Amino acid sequence: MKPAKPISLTRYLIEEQHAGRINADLRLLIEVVARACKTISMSVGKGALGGVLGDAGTGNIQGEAQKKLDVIANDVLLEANAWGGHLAGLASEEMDHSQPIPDAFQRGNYLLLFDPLDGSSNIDVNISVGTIFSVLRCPDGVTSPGDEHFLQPGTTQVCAGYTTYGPSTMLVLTVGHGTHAFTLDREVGSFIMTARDIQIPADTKEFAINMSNQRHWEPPMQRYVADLLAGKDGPRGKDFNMRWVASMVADVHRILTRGGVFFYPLDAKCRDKGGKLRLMYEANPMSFIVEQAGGAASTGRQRMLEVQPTGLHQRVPVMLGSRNEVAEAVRYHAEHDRA
Ligand SMILES: O=P(O)(O)OC[C@H]1O[C@](O)(COP(=O)(O)O)[C@@H](O)[C@@H]1O
Ligand SMILES: [Mg+2]
Ligand SMILES: [Mg+2]
Repeated sequence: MKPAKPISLTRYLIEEQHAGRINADLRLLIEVVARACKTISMSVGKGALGGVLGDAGTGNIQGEAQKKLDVIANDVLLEANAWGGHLAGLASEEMDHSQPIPDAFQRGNYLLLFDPLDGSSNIDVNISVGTIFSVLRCPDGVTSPGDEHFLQPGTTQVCAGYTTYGPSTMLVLTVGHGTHAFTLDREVGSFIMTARDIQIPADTKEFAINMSNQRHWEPPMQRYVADLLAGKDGPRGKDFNMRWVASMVADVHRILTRGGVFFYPLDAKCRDKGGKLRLMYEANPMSFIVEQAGGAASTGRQRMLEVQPTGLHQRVPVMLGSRNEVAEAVRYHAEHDRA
C-alpha cells in the first residue's frame, strides 16, 4: 500500500465533496457508518471481558446460528442509520427483509446494505472479523423502498467499504475514485488515511480458498487449483503459497495489501443455493473495492458487478483479486464450458 498524507476520514470526505465526487448526504451517510463501526470495534475489542462472545441462541433467514456479536453489530448499524437522515431504507444479512426508514424519521435518497459482522466463526477464537457495506441510490419517486428496489447490479453502487477489526481497526472505502484505507486512531477516536489509491499487483503467487471443499468443486476449479499446487513443475511454472483466514474481510484486506486471489467457488454443497457468499452485501461491495484498486472480480463466468440480482440474500461464486490470476481462473472455466 502507498503511504498517505495523514488526513482524517472527515477531511477526505470534505475534499471529495468539494471536488464534486460526492454530495453532502453521501458524505454524512459514510460518517454515520464509520461512527457505527467504531462502536462495533469497541464491542469486538472487549471480547470475553465484555460478555460479547458466544451464540445469541437465534438464527437468521439463511439458517445460520447468530453469534451475540452478529446481533450487536446489526443493532448498532440499524440504530445509527435509522436516525441518520440520509437513507430511504436498509438491508442486512441478519434481517429477512429490507426496512424502509419510518415516516416519523427524516428520510434521504440512499439505500444501505450491510454484513454487520463478517467472519462470525472467528469471533470466539480472537481472529479478525469485520463489517462490509454497500450504498445504492433509491430509485426516483420511491419513498418507501421494498426488497425489489435494492436489486440493482453492483455497477450502480455509489460507495462500498469494509472495516476490519484486527490488531488495528481499519476502514477501506471507495466512492468510485480509487480505494483508500483509514486506520482508527483509538486515542483520538478518528479514522486517519494510511493508504491512498491502493493498487493490487496484477500478478500473484498467493491464493486463498477453503481446500476442504476440494472434492465438491466443479471440474474447471479442480483443474485450476491442481495446476497451482503443481507449482514450478506444473503448467504454471511457479510455486504458489496459500492462506485462508475464513473472514472474507481479512482475506480481501491481505489481497489489497500485497496481492493475491480469493476464491469461494461453486461446490456440490452450495450448488442449490448458488454459492456460499452473498452478492448484495459481500461480493458486490468487495468487487467494487477490488476493481477500484486495479483488481478484478468474477463469478468465474461473468463480471461480478454486472450480475443482475434476483434476491436480497442471493448467493454467488466469488473469484477476486490480482487481475491476471482472476483472468486465468476464468479462462479455465471458459475452456471447460466450451468443451
Ligand atoms: O467457513 P468457510 O466455509 O471457509 O467460509 C468462510 C467464509 O464465510 C464467511 O465467514 C461468511 O460470512 P458471515 O460470517 O458474515 O456469514 C466469509 O467471511 C468467509 O470467507
Ligand atoms: Mg460475511
Ligand atoms: Mg455476517
